[in-house]
Amino acid sequence: MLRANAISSFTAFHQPGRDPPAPIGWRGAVFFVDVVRVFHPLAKYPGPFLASLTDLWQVSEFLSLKQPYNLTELHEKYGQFVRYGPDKLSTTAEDVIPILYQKGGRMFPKTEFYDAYGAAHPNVFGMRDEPMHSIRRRHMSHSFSITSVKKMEPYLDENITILKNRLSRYCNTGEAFDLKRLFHFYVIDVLGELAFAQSFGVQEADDESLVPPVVEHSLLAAATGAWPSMTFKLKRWLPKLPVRGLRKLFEGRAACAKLAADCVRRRVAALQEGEKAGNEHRKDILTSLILAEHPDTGERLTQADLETEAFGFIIAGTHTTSATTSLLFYHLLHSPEIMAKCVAEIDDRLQPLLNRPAYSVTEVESSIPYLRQCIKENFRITPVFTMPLARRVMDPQGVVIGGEHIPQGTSVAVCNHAFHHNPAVWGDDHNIFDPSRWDKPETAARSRYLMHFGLGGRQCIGKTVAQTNIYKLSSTLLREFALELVEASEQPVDVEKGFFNRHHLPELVSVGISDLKYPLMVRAKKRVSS
Ligand code: HEM
Repeated sequence: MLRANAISSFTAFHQPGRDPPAPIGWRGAVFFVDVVRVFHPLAKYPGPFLASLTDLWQVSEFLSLKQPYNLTELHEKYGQFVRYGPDKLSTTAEDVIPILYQKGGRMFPKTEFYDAYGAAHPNVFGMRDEPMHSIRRRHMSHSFSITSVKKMEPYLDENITILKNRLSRYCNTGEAFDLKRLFHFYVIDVLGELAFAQSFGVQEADDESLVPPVVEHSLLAAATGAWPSMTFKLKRWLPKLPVRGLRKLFEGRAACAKLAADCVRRRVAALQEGEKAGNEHRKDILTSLILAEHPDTGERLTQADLETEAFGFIIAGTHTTSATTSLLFYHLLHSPEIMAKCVAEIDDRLQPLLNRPAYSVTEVESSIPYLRQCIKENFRITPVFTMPLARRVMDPQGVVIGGEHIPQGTSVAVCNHAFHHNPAVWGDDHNIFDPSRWDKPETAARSRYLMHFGLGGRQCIGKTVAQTNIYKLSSTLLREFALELVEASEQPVDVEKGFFNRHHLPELVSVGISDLKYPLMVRAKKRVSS
């Protein structure tokens, strides 16, 4: 009887993505805890006690900047399912990938978590309406294709030249410098070139204040999205609170939105002027979007659509790529024998650059498999897109994943960091940066389950842009410069644990996107050209 009452009360208040209403009085509180802990359809799944009661647990996890790493530890403790919110399950079961992501679609749409990511209204990243999403995605896909990216390579090369000049100056002075900062500046300028036909000029100015405050927006979005029933209220009310930290996050978001709006205005005006003058326009990603037409109606995107997509490019395309590149170099610098093998491969298989600014993506793709394997291993061991990629189970029958029946309405997610560190999938040496693991046929076969760019219809549209950047940058820099870590004593932090030891993961922080916690201090020498 008690159980029947409890279940009917549960179903009355439980709606996907909503926190239950506050119970009244201690009896109500005890009853509520009983319902959630014992009779809830997800009651059998282990996880932190507070997480089973409220989404606030997940909010605090994001604010700790350790969400993906803590979740990975919870999976180590509890196994392949962890209940991380009242209606939220995280899983590291291998068969979740084809079911939820590769086939996914309407039966497993994105959850309300993503509502927090758009500016004024959803962009392609945050859209939960699958038919709308697929139209928007078709609008965009050509400008992100390898053909388009290859046409834009000269703009990447210009920016690689600026980076190389900077490195050459450090070679001459022997000064130590933060490689992570240089990569960050480079990636921002390149995104400006590719997406908006104009560099943001951060490298030349060497000015941190020109960096779009993407991290602030990402943290705000992750923390407010984690509490879906409150996301819109929080968006409205939090900016009014006189809390400095909060203000900074909202100001960061506003600055990114303003930057996106300015880019759109400037590009639309340039196109109109160009049309009047009969000039050819430069084919950047935003321009393709401005000119794209709805496949059925022929309509073009509105100013607001363009601004929200431009905002998405700045958010999704900068921190992700620069953090990935820094992590790649972190691993290579901490594994000198692997770095040496990459350099030998480049020297052996690629022509000297002579006066060319950088290798082309075609050369890197076809000629240097070992470096590509290192890049893949970096994506596995330290994927940067680490927020839970949450999908709602829509089928009234529920779904079976990892041998467990998961009921309709549940939010199921893979957190890339946790999934890429599941020993059952990747072996007990999952914490070791070992590119040679991809030589083993059974590991190579698992490539298709690597989640660093997501998979299926919602996978990263900027994947080719990001990879092109990473391929060109790593091959060119390793050809021309010998990089080494500065002595531990010169590092800005106490690095006694594992700094020079590849058996430990680096210290990471996450705002939904992971990054090295500390600067990557190195010295560079010019390599004698061969
Ligand atoms: C190393 C760099 C990058 C990584 C690791 C990365 C990772 C990801 C991941 C995992 C997703 C799927 C998210 C989900 O399922 O919820 C995604 C989606 C997306 N990414 Fe990236 N990304 C990177 C670079 C870029 C770049 C350079 C751009 C654009 C300039 C970009 C734009 C997008 C967009 C628009 C989506 C949403 C796609 C959709 O839902 O259709 N990303 N990215």
